[in-house]
Amino acid sequence: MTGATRVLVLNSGSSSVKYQLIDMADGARLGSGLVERIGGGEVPDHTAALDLVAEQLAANGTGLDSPALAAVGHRVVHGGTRFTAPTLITDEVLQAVRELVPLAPLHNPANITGIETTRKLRPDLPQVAVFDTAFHATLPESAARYAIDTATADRYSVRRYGFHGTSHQYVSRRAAQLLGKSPESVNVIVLHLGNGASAAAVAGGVCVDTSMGLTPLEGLVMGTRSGDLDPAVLLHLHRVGGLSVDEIDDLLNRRSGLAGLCGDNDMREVTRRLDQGDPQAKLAFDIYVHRLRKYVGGYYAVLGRVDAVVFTAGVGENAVPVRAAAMAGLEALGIELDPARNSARSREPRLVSREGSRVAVAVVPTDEELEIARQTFSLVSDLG
Ligand SMILES: Nc1ncnc2c1ncn2[C@@H]1O[C@H](COP(=O)(O)OP(=O)(O)O)[C@@H](O)[C@H]1O
Ligand SMILES: CC(=O)OP(=O)(O)O
Ligand SMILES: [Mg+2]
Repeated sequence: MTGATRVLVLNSGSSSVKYQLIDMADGARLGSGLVERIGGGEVPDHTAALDLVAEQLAANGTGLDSPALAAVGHRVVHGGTRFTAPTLITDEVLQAVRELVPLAPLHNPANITGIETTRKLRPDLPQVAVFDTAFHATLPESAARYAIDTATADRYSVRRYGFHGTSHQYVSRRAAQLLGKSPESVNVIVLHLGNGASAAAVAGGVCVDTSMGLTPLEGLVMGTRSGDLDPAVLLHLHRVGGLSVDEIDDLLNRRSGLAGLCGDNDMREVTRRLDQGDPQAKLAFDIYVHRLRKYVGGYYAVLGRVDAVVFTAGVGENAVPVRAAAMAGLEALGIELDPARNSARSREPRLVSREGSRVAVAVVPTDEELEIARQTFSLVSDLG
């Protein structure tokens, strides 16, 4: 090591690129930014988004050419069965991430673009991949396996991998801290509701179930993704509707979810229309919340005892009506939301449940970038 202590983190999501430059010596955030609504008019794709990020960093005098930079940490969404820990990126690792593209078509390509762009600018700099799937490697077989023929499943590596793991890990620990308890002593349900959305059941710091599966398509209703449906829907669309496999893929990943139901993938827009009495937006909202509640109930049963339900990511942190509707009428489960606390705006981790609610309800802003920076710096420090 050269004594360099800064880590640049690139978090490419399906609709946004977030970045942070953190000095790990003192935790100082030296630069951060967000390019969102990728795929919209102004930012056509992730390459354009990364150009904007590089420009912003250079304008701040904290460009990639800085000798104080120790490493770049990348969020990589799919790590398959192979990657269950932060990994130094080599040609061979990059190739393996490329081979996983079919399992995360909206994400791994963006992550690869970030890695390649960085390499071009700083070929000497260590780059580390921190995988969304890693935190879910602890799922018991009963939760990880689908009930299909075992030999077929094994042959094609078909199982539940789960995603948003870095967020679920960070948020579940931070929630324990908010409750004044150790992560080992609490059971929490984390609801990561961004453009992509997933739920996780975390028992004593260990993930025991999660809603996304082989790919980030399963589970909750998302911005443009359907989440759960009868697998026979695909067969029906193919056999009776004549849709090709690629058309069905596009339908379920890009033209479903909130966007498919009401034409808007952004919850800000959906709730604005809801307030104006738009019936299409209302139905989309209701379907979104109904699915969410099914997972809360399901994970309650999986965990047996729940200490907290924790909301995070763009929708979870900001959408007051989503939290209100998701937690409504659950008093019998010991879940009591406090309407005033729920409506109060804050960027801090906070409780939004009533004093005395048996199960706490919390909002914990996720910080995937900090978690990725920690894991990245720890790995490059160990390399010496
Ligand atoms: N104030 C808000 N109210 C409701 N929803 C919001 C608000 N701010 C952001 N969002 C939602 O958060 C989503 C983005 O979440 P984020 O976690 O940043 O997404 P991702 O990482 O998946 O790109 C947006 O699509 C939008 O629906
Ligand atoms: C895995 C996933 O869905 O990520 P995002 O929410 O960033 O799209
Ligand atoms: Mg995200």
